[in-house]
Amino acid sequence: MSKFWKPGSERPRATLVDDEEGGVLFFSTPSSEYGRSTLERQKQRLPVYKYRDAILYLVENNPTTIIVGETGSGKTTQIPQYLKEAGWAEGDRVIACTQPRRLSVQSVAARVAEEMGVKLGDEVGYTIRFEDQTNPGTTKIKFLTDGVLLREMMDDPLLTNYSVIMVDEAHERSISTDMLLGLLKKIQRRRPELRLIISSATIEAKSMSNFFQIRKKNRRQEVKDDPGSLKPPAILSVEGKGFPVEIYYLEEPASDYLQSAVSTVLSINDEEPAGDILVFLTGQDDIEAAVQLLADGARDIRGHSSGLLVLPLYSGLPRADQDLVFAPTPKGKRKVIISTNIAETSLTLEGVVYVVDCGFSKQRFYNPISDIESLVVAPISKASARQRTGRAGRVRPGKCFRLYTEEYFVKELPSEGIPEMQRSNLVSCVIQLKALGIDNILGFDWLASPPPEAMVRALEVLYSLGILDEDAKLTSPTGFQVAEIPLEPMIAKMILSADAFGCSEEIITVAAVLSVQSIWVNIRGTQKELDEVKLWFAAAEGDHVSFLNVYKGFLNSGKSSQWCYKNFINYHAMKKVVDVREQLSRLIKRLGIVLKSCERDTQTLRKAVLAGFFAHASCLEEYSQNGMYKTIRSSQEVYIHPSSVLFRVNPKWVIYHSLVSTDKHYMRNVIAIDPSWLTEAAPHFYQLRMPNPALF
Ligand SMILES: Nc1ncnc2c1ncn2[C@@H]1O[C@H](COP(=O)(O)OP(=O)(O)OP(=O)(O)O)[C@@H](O)[C@H]1O
Repeated sequence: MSKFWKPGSERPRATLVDDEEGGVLFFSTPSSEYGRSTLERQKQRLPVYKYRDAILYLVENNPTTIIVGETGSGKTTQIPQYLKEAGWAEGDRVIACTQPRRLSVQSVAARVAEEMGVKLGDEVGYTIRFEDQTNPGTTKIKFLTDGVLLREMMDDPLLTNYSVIMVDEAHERSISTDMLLGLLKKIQRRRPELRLIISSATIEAKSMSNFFQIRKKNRRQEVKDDPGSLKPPAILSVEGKGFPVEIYYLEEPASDYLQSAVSTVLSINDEEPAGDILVFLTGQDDIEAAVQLLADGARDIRGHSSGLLVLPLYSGLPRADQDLVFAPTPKGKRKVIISTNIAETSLTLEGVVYVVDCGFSKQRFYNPISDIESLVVAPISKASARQRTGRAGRVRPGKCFRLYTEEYFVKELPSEGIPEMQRSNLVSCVIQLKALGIDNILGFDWLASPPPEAMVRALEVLYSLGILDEDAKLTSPTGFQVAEIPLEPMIAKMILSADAFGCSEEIITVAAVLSVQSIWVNIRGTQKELDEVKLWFAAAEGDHVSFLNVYKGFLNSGKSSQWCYKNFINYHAMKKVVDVREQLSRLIKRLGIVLKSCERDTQTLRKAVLAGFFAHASCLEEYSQNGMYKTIRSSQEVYIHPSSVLFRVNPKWVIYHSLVSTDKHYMRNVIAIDPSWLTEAAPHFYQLRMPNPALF
């Protein structure tokens, strides 16, 4: 085993939050007694239980309450129940609790339904994009992603359904959380009876509190405590923790975190008592590699398996495979869950005793100058490390093995991550705010302002798509219609344009496929077979047309899982495609678009794709030996991704859906086009950049 050591004092502790203006409530709790097993008893021994009355009192008397409490102290699962018991869901009122991630929405809702002894989807429900498990007549506690709550604002700008909105895991600072906080602050001014709870284990309560006290009058003037300004939030620090978690650090830095994670898992298996292991790595590639290495390494010299049940967990994994991590561990086995940071917050994986934290995650970084969004493996923050540790110690004591030194943790890791708002493409964010009537986006009440360059870039894209007019207002009807479609604005524009091209039947299939992560099953060691299978479906025009072939094959097979298995196609992803397509077809009918087929006229189809994605055009470099393209917009070097059916085909002109950066910038989901279509579709955009495409 790599050499670990356990510092004498280090254990994550909730900090006492002090705030002169907001009024501190500080309670200390004696250590709890554990051992009784009914759900009711489990609930009562959670640290938050002792604060039940205090929480209800604060919520009753303050528009906003900030609650900071250790991971596992019961914030997410208990507070909504307390509120319901206290009458906040009486009549037709609903209590909302937002999460940044879909997986936690689903799992926390299931847990709360179980604790309340009700069927999920009735009194307790959840909504994530394209999946609604609520009943408008009976749902009283609703878990939802912060993105879904933002969408709900489009139909009900004051969120009048909700009596209390709990924004959980606010420290994650997703774009949607940041937008939500600014908007909720605005709503509170119009709906003083609305109650907000902001909660997290690792939030900087002081700056959050300041945000809720300051009323932004205009861009230059901030007003504190002016008449009618907001009452300062109450801050509650929930003291006490679940079960102890011992933290171990490496004595020496690891040169390869993947190898180090694998050997740590094997050593835990050899040396530590029973208990499942949760390993944090950075992404699907790492995770699949670790799964393979563990499968190879977890055999003894006679080739017998060591009893490890190794399960991957990442957002692109089919739902059924994700569910496996929640299933009870079979007798005599030890589950090893290898996950991205989707398991970092709010999740309770019952059998987990050991956490292995590699200290990195994949983070998005957007460069508004080159317009390239890269997924970069970067060090996590201290807050993330604490969240990861907090996945142990929830139902029994645990251990956390950090694959870095204590000195590195203390000196190198930043206390908090950079808010997503400050490192992302803002196109979707701008359109959503515009749709909610926020015209002056730079002057919006941001928790942390987004970079002006990214904002300008987003405005430019939306203007070129005809979604914003010269006054940066949503155009009618296009802008408003695009805002209604819960997909990237470019996909939404593609769908709307398909109406004029008479190919909406095909385009919504393409849009549905693009909205799932991958329809292919990419298992290590089967790349050759997958490539061969792809050839059967491949269309010379590119990936989007190939998707239609796969979709047709799936329907012709009677939506057979066997057919998918044979063809390396992800059955669950295809079921999702069918479901999303159905929802899109209902949505566009509502927008007045009649479903029409172009009978696979691939030129028409590609022109409709281009109507949304004309800004993503690239041209193959004339003398390039290695398939190098340059983007038209910013002359960036890019290459066709190996997963594309056009990989190595290298047509002269292409349109791509998105760029991913690893060793190079790769274009994913690519179609071949004729350059004259660019000036035809977007003369305003291409006149200056490309005076005469016929010359190319
Ligand atoms: N699915 C589950 N199975 C078993 N116990 C659970 C489950 N979900 C929650 N619990 C128990 O309830 C406790 C509180 O969980 P909860 O998610 O409410 O805590 P939290 O304070 O919101 O933590 P975090 O900040 O990590 O999200 C857990 O520590 C665990 O003991």
